[in-house]
Amino acid sequence: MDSTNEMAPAVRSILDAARERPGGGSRVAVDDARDLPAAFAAAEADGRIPVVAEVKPTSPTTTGESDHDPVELAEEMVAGGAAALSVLTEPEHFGGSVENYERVRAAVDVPVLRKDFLVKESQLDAVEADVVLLIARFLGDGRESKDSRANQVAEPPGDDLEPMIEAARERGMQVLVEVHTEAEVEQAVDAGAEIIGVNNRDLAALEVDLGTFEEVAPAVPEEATLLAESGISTPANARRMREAGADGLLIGTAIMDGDPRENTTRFINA
Ligand SMILES: O=C(O)c1ccccc1NCC(=O)[C@H](O)[C@H](O)COP(=O)(O)O
Repeated sequence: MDSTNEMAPAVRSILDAARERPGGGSRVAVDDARDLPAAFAAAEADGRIPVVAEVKPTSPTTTGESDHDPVELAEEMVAGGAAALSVLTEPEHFGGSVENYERVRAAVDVPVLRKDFLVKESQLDAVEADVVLLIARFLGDGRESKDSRANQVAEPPGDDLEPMIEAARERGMQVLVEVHTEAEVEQAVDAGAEIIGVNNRDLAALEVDLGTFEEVAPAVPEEATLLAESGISTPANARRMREAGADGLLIGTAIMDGDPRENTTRFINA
C-alpha cells in the first residue's frame, strides 16, 4: 500500500480527520438493508442505466457548498431514476453528516451508500447503512503486522480491509470496495469484495482520468458488481464507462450541479 505521504494534502487532511473521528456508541445491526446489485438489476430490467446519484454538498475540488436540503435533493434524484443514492457523511471536507444519511435513508426506498473515509471498525457503528464504502488505499492488506507498519516512516494506514469487510457484513451492511489500481483490485478480491468501484480520481494528484476505469476494470472478476466512480460529467462519459464494463455509475458533481432530477434522467438514458 502507498504511504499517506504520497497523497494530495487535501486527502492527507481527510485521512487525519478520519483517524480522529470517533465511532458510534453501540454496535449497529441493520436488518432491513437494501440490496445494491438487486437495485442495479431492477434498473437494467426497465431500461435505466444503473446510476448511484451522490448527495455531495461540497468537496476539496469544488468551490462553495450546496445549501439545498439533502432530502429534497435525494428525492429529486430518485424521481429522476437513480437506482441508488450515495450520501456523504464526512463532515470536515465534504459537508456531510450521519444525520443527512439517516434522513435521506428514511425518505427514499432505494439503497443508500454511506460515503465516508472509514479507517476503523467502530466507525461502522455511527449509523445504520445499506452499503458502506471502504477505500482499499486507506486500509491494510493484512500482509504486514500493525507493529511493523507503525515503525515505518509513513503514518500507518487504517485497519486491514478484510476484517473491515467482515465487520460491515456482520452488521448487515453491504460493502463497496473502492480501488484505483490493478494491485488494489487484487487486494479487494483477496479480502472478499463482491462490489468493487474503480475510482477515476487519483487520490495522490486529485486528477480525474476516465482511462483509469478502462485500464483497471478488466482485472475485476466477472462475478463482481462493478462501478465506475468519479469524473463522469456527460452522457458520452457514461456510455464510455458502460462500454468498458461498468455495471453501475457513481455520479456526484454532474448531478449536483443544476437540476438533480433532470441531470439524473440524462445519465440513466445516456
Ligand atoms: O470529490 C472530490 O473532490 C474528492 C477529493 C478527495 C477525495 C475524494 C473525493 N471525492 C470522493 C468521491 O468518491 C466522489 O465524490 C464520487 O466518486 C463522485 O465523484 P464526482 O462525480 O466526480 O463528483
